[in-house]
Amino acid sequence: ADNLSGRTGDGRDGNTLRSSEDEDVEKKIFSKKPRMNSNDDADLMLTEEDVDKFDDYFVDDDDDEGFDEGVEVEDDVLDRNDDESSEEVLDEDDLWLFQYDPVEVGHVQDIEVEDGAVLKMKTLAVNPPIFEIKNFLSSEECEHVKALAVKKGLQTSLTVPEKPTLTEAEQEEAREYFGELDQDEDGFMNGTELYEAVKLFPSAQKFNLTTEHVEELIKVKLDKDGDGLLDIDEFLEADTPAMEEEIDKWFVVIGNLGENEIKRSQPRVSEQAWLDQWTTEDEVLLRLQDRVIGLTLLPSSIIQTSEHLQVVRYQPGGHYHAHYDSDELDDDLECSHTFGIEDSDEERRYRNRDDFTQKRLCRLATVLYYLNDVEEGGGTAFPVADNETFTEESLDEMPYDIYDLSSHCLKSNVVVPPEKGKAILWYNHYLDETRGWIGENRNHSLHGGCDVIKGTKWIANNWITVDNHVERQIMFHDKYYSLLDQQSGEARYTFTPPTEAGELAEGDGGATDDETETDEPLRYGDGDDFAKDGGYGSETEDTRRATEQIASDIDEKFVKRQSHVDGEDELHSYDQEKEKEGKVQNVSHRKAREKLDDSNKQSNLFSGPRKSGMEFQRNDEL
Ligand SMILES: O=C(O)CCC(=O)C(=O)O
Ligand SMILES: [Fe+2]
Repeated sequence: ADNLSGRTGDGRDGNTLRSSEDEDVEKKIFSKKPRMNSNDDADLMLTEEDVDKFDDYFVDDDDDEGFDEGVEVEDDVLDRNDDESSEEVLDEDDLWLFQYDPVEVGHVQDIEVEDGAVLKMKTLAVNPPIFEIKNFLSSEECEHVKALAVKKGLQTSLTVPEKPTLTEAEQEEAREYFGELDQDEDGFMNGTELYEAVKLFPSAQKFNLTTEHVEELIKVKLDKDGDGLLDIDEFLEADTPAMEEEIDKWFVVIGNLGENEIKRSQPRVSEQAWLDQWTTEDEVLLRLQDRVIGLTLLPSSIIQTSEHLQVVRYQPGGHYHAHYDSDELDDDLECSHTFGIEDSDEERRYRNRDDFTQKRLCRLATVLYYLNDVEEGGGTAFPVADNETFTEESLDEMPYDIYDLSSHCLKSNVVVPPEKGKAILWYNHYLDETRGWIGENRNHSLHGGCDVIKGTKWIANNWITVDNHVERQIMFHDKYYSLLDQQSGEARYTFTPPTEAGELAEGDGGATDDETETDEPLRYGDGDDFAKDGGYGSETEDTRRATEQIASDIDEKFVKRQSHVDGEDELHSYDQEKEKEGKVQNVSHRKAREKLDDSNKQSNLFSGPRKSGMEFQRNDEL
């Protein structure tokens, strides 16, 4: 249960790997928790920029009293939600939540993602409900999002130390030392140059430390700006006794490991960029947001105030060990996205926004997009999806480390192969049965990215944030919209679906038929074409078929779901109390339902047959 109770959400769980070999060594690696907001999700909700923007807004610096009025939440809203035990279901005119009924694995339902654009959504798992939507993005949109990320600059996942505690004199000394080590005097230190300094460490003398180890050290521990080199500021931060001690220990751990083990030992090996979805005027990003509203049937205010889009790139060996995207419900911790929302201006001023022990990730759902086809590997694994007997306790008795997706990817019950333009949606929480608001965590939503074996893998994460305190979520929306009104509100894109194919192109400045593929505007079919083509991804019928063929080949290879043979599988032999039945609650909200056609209504409202027992076998044979 250690691992689950230690859940700290996306990337912040240091305890993701417990392989039987080298257990001690690995423990040492993972016992190191990042000591500040050093993880890749440091800016998960509010980037520095956002915080500045919001601080300008939250903190009424200029004593302009009217400025904060948008923050006020009507009394009756607060009253209604004061009583936690209230049986009252949320008023549908305020906010509602919705989760699709997965019905059963393989079930397909139509979803209208934009007016006239209907896509197929297939159930991949019931617990948690995982849905696959092919061609959710067009090929051009995928390229566009990748390009935006490259332009923004992708950063590696970092573990950096506390702020330096050097005195002036010590800093001076450190600068001189930096000058000495920087042999080519280019102002940066590479692995070879830093090696001269760290070769004196006790650990370095004990192990046969190479410059590659030092390069790795720079990359994973010291290089904050992600350029692969150490500049003077980064050096100053590292040049503290505490950091030296940490580096020394780190060398002891990696001294005996090969390159692959080093990579495996990292919970996450990837690069990330965050794309602002709040104030962006990028048409693709905004349209994607609208499409997510159409997909999830959640209120637009929730989608629009959710986290920025996180674009992730994995190279061979890149992965993300199994983790939860959302943290355990805990009334003593605030949600990071609504952190400090109720504070007075004065309190807010002094709140430590970087202290993650005060916050938790509150992510109702994840929408993940695959932005390219991966040559080999790189599936998204759900090790315990639909595993009937899985409980927190059974984790301790697992015959292998289910978190370690570098070693055990294919033992996962569900592995979704990457496929350009495909989206998957899953729920990290149940909905609360009485109120229909965000409820308990779904322990089966454990997941991660398997090792990329060949090629590069690009994905993007759309995390949908919901505070379990409704009134805080409402306040957050109010602030967000007031902020937009104050700043770029009028510039915000409003979605108007084109009535005819090609209208968008013309309106956009006259694309002609003979333009090259790269210059073509985003394709947008009208309703009929769209359905025929199967979504946004279809340049031609042929490529679509080819892509589908490849996808189904990969499907066959990776996604194997077989009946469990009694007694053969240790994983299922524990006598566990039954994991909560799928407590997906469909708040039958008028607005949500209006979006669905009649046949969909049927399947979405729990009328479909619910399988009482999905049976599974570990995919050992793969
Ligand atoms: O790479 C994947 O397939 C999964 C990524 C993921 O789980 C995450 O970024 O939180
Ligand atoms: Fe994740």
